Amino acid sequence: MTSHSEFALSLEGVSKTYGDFTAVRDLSFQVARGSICGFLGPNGAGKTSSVRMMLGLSAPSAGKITVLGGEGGKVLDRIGFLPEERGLYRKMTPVDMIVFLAGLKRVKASVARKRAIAMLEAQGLGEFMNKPIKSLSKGMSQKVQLIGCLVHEPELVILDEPFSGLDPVNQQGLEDVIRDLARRGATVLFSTHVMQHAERLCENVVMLTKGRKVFEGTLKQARAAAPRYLELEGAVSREQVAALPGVAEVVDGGVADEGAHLWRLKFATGLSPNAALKAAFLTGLDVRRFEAHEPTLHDAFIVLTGGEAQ
Ligand SMILES: Nc1ncnc2c1ncn2[C@@H]1O[C@H](COP(=O)(O)OP(=O)(O)OP(=O)(O)O)[C@@H](O)[C@H]1O
Repeated sequence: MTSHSEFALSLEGVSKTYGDFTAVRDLSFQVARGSICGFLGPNGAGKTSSVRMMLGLSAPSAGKITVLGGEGGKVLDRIGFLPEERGLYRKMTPVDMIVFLAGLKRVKASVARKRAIAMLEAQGLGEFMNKPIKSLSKGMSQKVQLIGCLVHEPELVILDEPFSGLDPVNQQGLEDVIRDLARRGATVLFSTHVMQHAERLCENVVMLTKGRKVFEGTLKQARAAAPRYLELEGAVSREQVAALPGVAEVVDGGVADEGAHLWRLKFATGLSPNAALKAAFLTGLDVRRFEAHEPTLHDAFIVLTGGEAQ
């Protein structure tokens, strides 16, 4: 049996209703300490509502949430939170802003200032640290806000759509920051509807759609929910490829060169194309080229959330 304390975050049967509307329904999952968890779902899935409950900013209508062994509201000093709605005092400088945010988490100003300067420099914002935030680009001020959420060295970091609004270079930089946090023992939960970030960062993901959990597990388990595809080119007929083991659907890819035809074969969920390829060669089919496509997390997301990917 795993003890409760191995989890930085635990939700048990959590629901949230707004009037007649249920935004989160009977949600249960756990996040292991020191891990990176992707909290995935299309727009309106209930991610922000769940995050607000984790932080103790709104009370669950039902169920129980345990954060770092306590309740979200009581352990706020040990949590770092980046809200979906970004905003900083535009007239303040990045250093003063970060020192102010650290003060809310009871970090001494002298300590916070040192950390702020080091973190701003590490993020390439050294020359902007004493300029007003309004003179920074959107990506730069997002970095300042991220530093403000990390300056008190939180054990649990919750980031709501942290990648939105960042260019590819800054997205990459944020991925590095998240990896580094986990390496140093912090637990990170981030919400997103862009699967590539989760695919690169997470051991485990939780998928939500219309307020319900549709998946919780490893990336490998998630990908197994999506069918695999095989492109096969050769002088073979539809009947011949359809008869190969595991083929659930055959899509005509048109005439390829020199009498060959391209077929796209979709396999039943959980089956690999290996048996079909083996059978094709053993029966002497004239296969000239083949390419197997491994499902991505994006493919799994579409299957698991019923096609609501962005
Ligand atoms: N205070 C509220 N009152 C009424 N309905 C709300 C409230 N907050 C959220 N909702 C509804 O609950 C549902 C879930 O919203 P939530 O913001 O939690 O989703 P989300 O997964 O974070 O979506 P997004 O990716 O678009 O931010 C939505 O249909 C939303 O309209």
